Order: sequence, then structure tokens, then C-alpha cells
Amino acid sequence: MVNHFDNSFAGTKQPDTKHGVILYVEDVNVSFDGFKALNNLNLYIGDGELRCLIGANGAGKTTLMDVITGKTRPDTGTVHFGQQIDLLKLDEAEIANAGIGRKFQKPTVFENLTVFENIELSLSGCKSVWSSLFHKLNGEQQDRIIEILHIIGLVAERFYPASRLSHGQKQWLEIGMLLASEPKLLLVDEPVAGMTPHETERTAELLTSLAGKHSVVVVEHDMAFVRSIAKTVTVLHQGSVLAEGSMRNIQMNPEVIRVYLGEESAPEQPSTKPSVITELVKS
Ligand SMILES: Nc1ncnc2c1ncn2[C@@H]1O[C@H](COP(=O)(O)OP(=O)(O)OP(=O)(O)O)[C@@H](O)[C@H]1O
Repeated sequence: MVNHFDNSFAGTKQPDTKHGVILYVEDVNVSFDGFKALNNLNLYIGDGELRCLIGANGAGKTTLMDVITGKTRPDTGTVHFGQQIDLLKLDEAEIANAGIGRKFQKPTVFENLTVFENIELSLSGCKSVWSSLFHKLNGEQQDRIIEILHIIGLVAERFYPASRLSHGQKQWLEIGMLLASEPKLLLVDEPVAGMTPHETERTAELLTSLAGKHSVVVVEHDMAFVRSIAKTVTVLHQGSVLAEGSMRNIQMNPEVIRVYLGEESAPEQPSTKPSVITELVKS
């Protein structure tokens, strides 16, 4: 394979996306005690793209996110952010500083701080709760917080303690906290789990609005939600990409139909045939 990644990571440079790709995951393998969680996985995320990643329980979605964010090191393969930043040479904090933000399923906001203060804490350069809250914000920082509050739809709630927010609002706040560090790539794990239909709809609008300026990868089991936001969907199965394309193409893909409705439904692991994906190909 031609090595088109000729420079190593150098400080805080922007990812080189001149070929329109922000994330290159190539031939990645991860094994846990001999079990292949990722199996020669290849994935490319376009600059500014909103991509949905779906797959049954155990398909490898979380492991893939862990590899991208430096939590898990692959046995073999390469992972680059833009053309030049080799993520396998960086630790988790350096990867976050390079511009990759991750939001886990469960919101982790500071319940006793206000919505505004939660975002303030996350602004680049603020190192600790103590120094952040006693650090006087300059006009630019205040404007940025207000801008984020508008993006996440929590302007009216900005002086509420986060504990007063609904589950959905906490998820948006956490997305706002991620935005404060100006990530180029956002990895979002099951954003609408536990949300009301109205919150789900607003989350779809929020994530869609972030694409363009940011690249967004959403892992989600809610197929109606995926259908509402995704232009391109990647289906993972047993640690590899099974299919990729529009939702319509995925639903009609013979491999997807065979795996999720057909003979290859792994009887020894019943959870690998989840109803959500089955719903997808049936609908
Ligand atoms: N630290 C670990 N040690 C051993 N096995 C692991 C470890 N992490 C993941 N696995 C296994 O690797 C496989 C892939 O797991 P992973 O969590 O990536 O799947 P997933 O697609 O995120 O599933 P889910 O939708 O349930 O979150 C599973 O069979 C899981 O049991």
C-alpha cells in the first residue's frame, strides 16, 4: 500500500483534509484474548460529513470509537486524522487536543454548576474547575459561550443549574461542552437513547446543523433516528464493514439482508440479531 501519510504529528496543527477526508482507518485489527473485535476494518470519514454507524450488539462500534480516541490500541492497522496526523502515536489527551471530541451515551455534566458555567469550564485553556470559574472571561469567550448556547438551544436555561435540565437537555449541554473545545471531528454514542420524541427530533436538527463545520460520527441503534439524519450509513458486522451507503441502499443490500434476516444470524450469540437492525431491513 502506498504510504500517503508522510509527516508525523506536530503539535496543534489542523488536520490536512485537502483530499476531503478527515479520518482514515485502514486495515485495523483488534483482538481481545483471541477474539477479533475489529477485523481488517477500513473506514473513511469525509470532512464535514455526518455519518451514522450501525450494527448489532458486539459488532465493534465501541471498539472502533476506542481506537480512534486512543483508548484501545489496535494490533495492526493505521489510523490518521487528516493526511498527516498519526493517531496511533498520540495518547488520549493529545487526540482530544488534536480536535477529536467524544460524547459517551450517559451525559456527564456538572450538576451543581449552571449551564453557562458548564460550557465555560470546557472552553479551551481553562484547566480546572477552580481556575476556570475564577478566571474572568474576555468578550470573545463570552460571545463564544452565547453562540454555543444558541446552537444547543439552551439560551433560556443558561443560569439554571444543570441538575434542573431534562435528560435531553443534558445531552445537548454535553454536546455544547464538546463544541467549546472546537473539535473538527465529533464522535457521538447513542445520543437519543432515553429521549422523548420531541427531544429526539431536536437532536436530529442539532447534529445535522453541526455537520459541515464539524465532521460527526453517530453510533445509534434507533433506526428511525438514523433514517432522519443520515446521508451515509456504515453497517458494522463482526468487526468489519458489511455495507455502506444511503439508508435505502443499506435496506436493500443483499449482504445486510442475509446477515440480519438470513442464515448467518449467529445462533450461539442471539444478541447479534437485534430487532432494531431486523426492523431496518424489514421496513
Ligand atoms: N475489553 C474487552 N475485553 C474483551 N472483550 C471485549 C472487550 N471490549 C469489547 N470486547 C468484545 O468485543 C466485541 C465488540 O464489542 P463492542 O463493544 O465494540 O461492540 P458494539 O458494537 O459497541 O456493541 P454494543 O452495541 O452492544 O455497544 C464484543 O464481542 C465484546 O464482548
